[in-house]
Amino acid sequence: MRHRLVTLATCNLNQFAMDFQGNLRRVILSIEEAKQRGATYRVGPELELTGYGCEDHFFEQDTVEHSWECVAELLRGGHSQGLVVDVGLPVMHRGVRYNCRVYLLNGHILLIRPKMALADDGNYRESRYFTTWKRLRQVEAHGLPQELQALTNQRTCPFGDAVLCFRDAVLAAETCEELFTPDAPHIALALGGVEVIANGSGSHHQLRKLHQRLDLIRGATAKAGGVYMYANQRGCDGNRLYYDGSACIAVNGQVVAQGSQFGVSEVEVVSATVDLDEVVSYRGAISSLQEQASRAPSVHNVDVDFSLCHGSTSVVLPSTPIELVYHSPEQEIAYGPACWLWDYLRRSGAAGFLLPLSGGADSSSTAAIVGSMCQMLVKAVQAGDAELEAEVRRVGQYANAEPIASAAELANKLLCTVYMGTVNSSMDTRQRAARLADQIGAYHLDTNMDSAVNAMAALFRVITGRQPRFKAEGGSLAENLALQNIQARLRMVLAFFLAQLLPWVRARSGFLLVLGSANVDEGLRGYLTKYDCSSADINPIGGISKADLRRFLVWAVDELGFDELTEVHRAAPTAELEPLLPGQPAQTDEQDMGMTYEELGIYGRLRKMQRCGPVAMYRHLQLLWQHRYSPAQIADKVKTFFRFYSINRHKATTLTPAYHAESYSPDDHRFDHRQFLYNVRWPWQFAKIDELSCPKDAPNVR
Ligand SMILES: Nc1ncnc2c1ncn2[C@@H]1O[C@H](COP(=O)(O)OP(=O)(O)OC[C@H]2O[C@@H]([n+]3cccc(C(=O)O)c3)[C@H](O)[C@@H]2O)[C@@H](O)[C@H]1O
Ligand SMILES: Nc1ncnc2c1ncn2[C@@H]1O[C@H](COP(=O)(O)OP(=O)(O)OP(=O)(O)O)[C@@H](O)[C@H]1O
Ligand SMILES: NC(=O)CC[C@H](N)C(=O)O
Repeated sequence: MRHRLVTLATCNLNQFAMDFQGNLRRVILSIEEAKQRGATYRVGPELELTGYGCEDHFFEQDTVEHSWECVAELLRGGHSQGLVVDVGLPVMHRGVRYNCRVYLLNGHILLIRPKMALADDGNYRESRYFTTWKRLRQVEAHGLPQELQALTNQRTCPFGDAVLCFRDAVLAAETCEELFTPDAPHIALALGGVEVIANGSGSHHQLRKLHQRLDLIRGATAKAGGVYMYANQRGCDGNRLYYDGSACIAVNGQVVAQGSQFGVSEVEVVSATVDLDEVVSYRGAISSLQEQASRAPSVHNVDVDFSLCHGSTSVVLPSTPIELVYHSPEQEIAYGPACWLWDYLRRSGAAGFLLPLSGGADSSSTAAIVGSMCQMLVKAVQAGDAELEAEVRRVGQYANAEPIASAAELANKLLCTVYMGTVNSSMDTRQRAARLADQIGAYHLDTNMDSAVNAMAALFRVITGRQPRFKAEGGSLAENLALQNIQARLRMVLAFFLAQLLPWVRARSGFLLVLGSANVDEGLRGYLTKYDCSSADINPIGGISKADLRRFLVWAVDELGFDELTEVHRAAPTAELEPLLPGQPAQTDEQDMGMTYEELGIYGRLRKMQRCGPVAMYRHLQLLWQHRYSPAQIADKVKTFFRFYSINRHKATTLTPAYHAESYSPDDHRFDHRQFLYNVRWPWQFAKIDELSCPKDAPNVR
């Protein structure tokens, strides 16, 4: 007897929230490609017809209705002929909204399978819009919308926790978060004899996260055997998140096909031919599995009179295990934010980016990421992606016969950088900015803005009759800060002014998006001027730590070919807002902040990922730093961090929307929900730290 060989297809789709037309088009493209590859089953990402990130649009009945209209188009267009289409959309069943998989075949709706565990951690709010299906192994009849009834000749279809039992294979769903739960459905499904489990996901990128996802997939099928298919969105669907694709197919613990994590093409189909008898054989060799399977409750079958497997005359061969591809964090920084920027740019209607480039590590990293974006685009266009080429031509305003020749030329069209110096700026930073812009190909402006700063100071004198002075000139701390902040804030005003008018100056049309470049640590510590250049339209590095950015700079010298980043990396981070006095060291960030960037990373992780208040953080650090600092020093450090964090938490309410990349992001809008007015003395907590660091009966060593 021949083995049961089946060709299966999954995909990465670049969906866009509420773009039903575009989403449907991409779903259809993936179906067509799956068919071309000989697949009989195709799974797509979670909520692919609406886009995953519709958020409160899910409350609108229109959203559900439009999704059904798209399903009708799939049926009407014959897309489910000869191929099981597993598509994600919201469905209202008996007055309750569920996040569902809908299975189509030969013009019929086979089953609607609702999600049974919702994602609510971190960035996710699924239970705000959806309810879990709680009736294990039960189905009900779902009354189909009129239009679908007419199209399918069905009045109802099964709705609930069921599996599809084909003539020659058993297949079921496990949707995104369900894979991450301790009591994941794949165990019961495998014990119930399901051979193929397909996971349509909407899962976002975070640095160093892919291992977790792939470990879970491999672990699931290594333990219980089976085929696991993973589909995901890829791209920015209108929010801070970047969904990072990585569609894959695993068999009995080994991955046989893996799609890319980052990319600028809209549709990527990943397929494999697998031998289902290998699943039976694998399971048959694990006696404890057999024992548990024999007493597991039966799954609810929906019988389908269709063969998924190739016929006996077919000559296809099964796919073999592959080496998994993981990117380094430096590569993740180069590619993830770059793809996010591209999606944002082309979908925003803007003509490019304007970046205030100081020659420091943060704005230089941001410039390098835009350079990386241009390199990725040109590479994909040169590889023959015609659809992308049309999009690049549109956004870059290429003339008809003009070739898309190089990344640097594209950067010249899409990126304007501007150095906005004052008397406090050094020649070093000015030259670094100019050289880096040149290497990337950006259109660069080098300017001084003392006249604007002096005009504000003069206006202040007219209003108050007083003349503030820098500390170095004998001024108070308040004067010193105000004089720094006015330079920083005027940069923001000038940046937006230039962003609006530079296309006009260059005889191009449209406006530019202002890029911000404050990193995650500065956001956490509040080491930024509220409404200066940290206030921009979007920020590709706002979720990335200084330590990771510095590693990225080193990597990018060779990998992106921007030599000047060596000099950027070598220089100590400095704001250059205070006058340089002979014989005095220049202002440096770490001195100004009263803590190092490395320490900030540690505080950030303890506060958010380990859920530490001040006392718990002190306890952790006492262990971590026991050979480095005395208890009293550690107590001081913890108190300093919490004091500045709470003084500046209000700044998190105005942080520029940034690419989410780091699990300790302080983003107040979607990720890290906390008050923004604190008692910054933390009297109760700090007193406890004092007790721990300097117990009453111990000699006072402070
Ligand atoms: N609880 C609260 N709720 C809401 N708003 C509150 C507030 N407390 C103060 N504020 C507001 O915030 C203001 C204070 O914040 P802000 O104006 O940012 O000023 P501030 O935080 O005092 O100073 C800016 C800090 O950023 C540093 N920095 C370093 C490097 C570069 C740059 C740069 O920008 O290039 C800046 C600079 O050295 C300084 O430490 C107050 O004047 C008030 O308007
Ligand atoms: N001289 C300058 N010219 C243009 N933009 C500047 C200049 N100085 C600061 N900026 C902008 O203001 C932002 C905040 O300035 P800050 O001095 O805090 O730099 P930073 O956060 O350390 O970043 P960087 O490492 O890019 O200097 C910078 O990221 C940059 O976009
Ligand atoms: N949409 C989901 O269910 C996503 C949740 C899941 N924890 C993830 O990050 O992939």
